[in-house]
Amino acid sequence: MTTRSPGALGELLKLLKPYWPVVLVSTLLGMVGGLSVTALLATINEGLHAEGGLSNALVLAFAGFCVLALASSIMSDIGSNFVGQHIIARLRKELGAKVLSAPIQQIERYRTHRLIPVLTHDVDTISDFAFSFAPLAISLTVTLGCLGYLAVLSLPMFLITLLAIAVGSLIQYAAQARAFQGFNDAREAEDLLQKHYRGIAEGAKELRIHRPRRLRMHEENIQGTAERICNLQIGSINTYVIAKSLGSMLFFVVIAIALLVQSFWPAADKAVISGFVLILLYMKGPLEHLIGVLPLVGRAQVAFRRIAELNRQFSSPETQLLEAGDDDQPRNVRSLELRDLRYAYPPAEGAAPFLLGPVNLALKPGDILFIVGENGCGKTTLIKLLLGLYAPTEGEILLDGQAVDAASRDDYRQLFTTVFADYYLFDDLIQGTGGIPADAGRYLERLEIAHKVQVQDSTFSTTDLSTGQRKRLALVNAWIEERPVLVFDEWAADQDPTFRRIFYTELLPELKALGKTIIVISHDDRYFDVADHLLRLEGGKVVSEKLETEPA
Ligand SMILES: Nc1ncnc2c1ncn2[C@@H]1O[C@H](COP(=O)(O)OP(=O)(O)OP(=O)(O)O)[C@@H](O)[C@H]1O
Repeated sequence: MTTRSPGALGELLKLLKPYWPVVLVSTLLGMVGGLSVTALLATINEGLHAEGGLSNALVLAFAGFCVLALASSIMSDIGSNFVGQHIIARLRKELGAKVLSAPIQQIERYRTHRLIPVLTHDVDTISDFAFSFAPLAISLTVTLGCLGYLAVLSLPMFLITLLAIAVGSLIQYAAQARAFQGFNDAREAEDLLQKHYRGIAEGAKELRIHRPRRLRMHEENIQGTAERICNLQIGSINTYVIAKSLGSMLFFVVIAIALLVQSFWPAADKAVISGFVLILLYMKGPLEHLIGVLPLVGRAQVAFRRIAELNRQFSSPETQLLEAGDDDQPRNVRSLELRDLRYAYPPAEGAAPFLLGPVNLALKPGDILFIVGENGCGKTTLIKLLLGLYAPTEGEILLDGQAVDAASRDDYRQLFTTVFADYYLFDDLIQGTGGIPADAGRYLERLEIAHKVQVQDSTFSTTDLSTGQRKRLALVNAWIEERPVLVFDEWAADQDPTFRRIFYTELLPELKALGKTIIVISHDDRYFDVADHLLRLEGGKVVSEKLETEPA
């Protein structure tokens, strides 16, 4: 997707808007600091050529400008640090909120390896850019102040300097355009590198036992991508370096012109020529600082573009997700009904989109529903719909006879406890209210992990467990949450045969007896008879739906 690249400065100004009083004061102070330094130089030049040595007034002016330059630049730096830190915090909070409230489909489409660099790398780049704002203002003011003083000293020489600056700016502009593409390509390669980093962290075991893949990962993926980023960055930065050196040379050309003027027209005022050279040499620093920031502007532009793209991709947040509700109060479900429910994934290139449905189903408390079928038939998609993670393309879900809509969807989700096949076990298993109840120990006993995990100070003593044990702990958590509907996506797949039997023939009936509605994705056809409803999917279509099933 090609989009207009947002201007880094425009985007930064948008970020700076809420802090404009501080920005204004620190920029003004920075300018005062810059002008004081220029005035200081003028005073020095005057002192150098003053007849009869330094006057008291000159010494006082010198001291005054020193104090003013020092105080105003300290205050300006403090202000810009305050603003810079707040901008970064705000950016982090906003991006975090964006991801937290983005619809699941959008998160799934964006992919983690692209998300993390935006949240870390791009925010850091903008942070660097934000911190350079006040120093930029100072350099700009010093440069402008120096130019003003040059104009006062000698108009023709000022015009020659201006011409040199114009030529230098043109060179910089051309460099900026050329380097931007390099920064952009390097940033794309950063995403790829992030993907490979995830591969070496999460696939460490697989890589250990597969030499060709490991070597390919090492040589092509990690080294190759790191090398590519390195070359792209070097290419881009070199463009700036060459442009900057050419710009520096222009200064000396102008100084040479000034000296030539001095030698061809010796009558020229010495104070003018020395002041001119002094100012020009001093101005070189701030002007080069301005030019030196250009690569950062280029990188910030790329970072702003990435953040803008993330904002565009996550453009329809479920805003109510970050609002506190009166939840955590387990409520009862009298009926849960799926009516002509359909879902279509967005079409992918070269493949027909997967279509699920229509699905019709009615559940009541104490019902056990098994969703079964071959791999890829749509079981997980169906539970994502049932859990309110996806909004149906057609049809509706009725809770106690009321249709679940966008406004009520998040409240609806709070009725469920889920253990997904690819579940994420948070360290703080119980969120918010009151920690783990004291009687959780009996669930740990029941799930035969009490010898490994205890409840200490309302938390579990450890989550360093085997895969099957971690799933049992997730089940304890689900039990404790006391929500009315439990969803297990192939929960028993990692359990040993004995415990698998216990899960189907003892735990599920116990939960059922407590009035829980239980939805289980399962391939364990030996235990299908436990289900009250058995819904079989084939290629997204319901091919059989049995009530009070007989053993398969
Ligand atoms: N994010 C997605 N975007 C597009 N298509 C998807 C996405 N996720 C799944 N699909 C498609 O939807 C179909 C059903 O996937 P789903 O995960 O629901 O199957 P499943 O029955 O749970 O499979 P398994 O038993 O292997 O877990 C798959 O064929 C897959 O191609």
